[in-house]
Amino acid sequence: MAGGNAAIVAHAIVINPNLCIMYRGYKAVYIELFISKNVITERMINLLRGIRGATTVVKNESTEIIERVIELLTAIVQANEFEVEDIGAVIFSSTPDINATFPAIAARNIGWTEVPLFGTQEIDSPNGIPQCIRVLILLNTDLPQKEIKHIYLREAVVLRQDLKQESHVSES
Ligand SMILES: O=C(O)C(=O)C[C@]1(C(=O)O)C=C[C@@H](O)C=C1
Repeated sequence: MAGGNAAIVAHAIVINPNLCIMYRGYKAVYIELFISKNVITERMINLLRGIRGATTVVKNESTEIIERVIELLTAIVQANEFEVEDIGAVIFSSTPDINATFPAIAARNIGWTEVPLFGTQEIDSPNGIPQCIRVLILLNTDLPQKEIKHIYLREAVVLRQDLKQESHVSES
């Protein structure tokens, strides 16, 4: 390895003689070192973060579920300002009293067609709130964890009152 790269290596995890990952703050840089060909390439890799959100519906009806999920996803995107291309995957859960449709359909309706989507049923806890749809967006981002804005709308605002809320949509 050339002497000029000594400072880089000091902050790097060396995977093998031709590959290391360097951290600059929250950003990771994937570095390939093709020493024999005298080529060094860098490619930025962002860290994976999770963005949480939740909302509720009044009725177990497909139209309302889709509308509420679109409202939630739109609010999350606005608050966190990311591109669809940076989404790794999205996981939805619905409480057992909501089965009229799949929340994933709402994500596709707003153009998240290439994003891996998954839906599951939330634990039927006696302490939970009814008719609730939760989301976890796995996002490649250079934002530190504390700057991620989690969004809870409608009756779901009660779920994480310890978090700062960006917005509150009242039940209508
Ligand atoms: O954040 C929520 O949606 C919650 O209901 C809170 C909480 C938690 O205790 O962290 C509880 C249950 C859910 O599966 C996810 C998270």
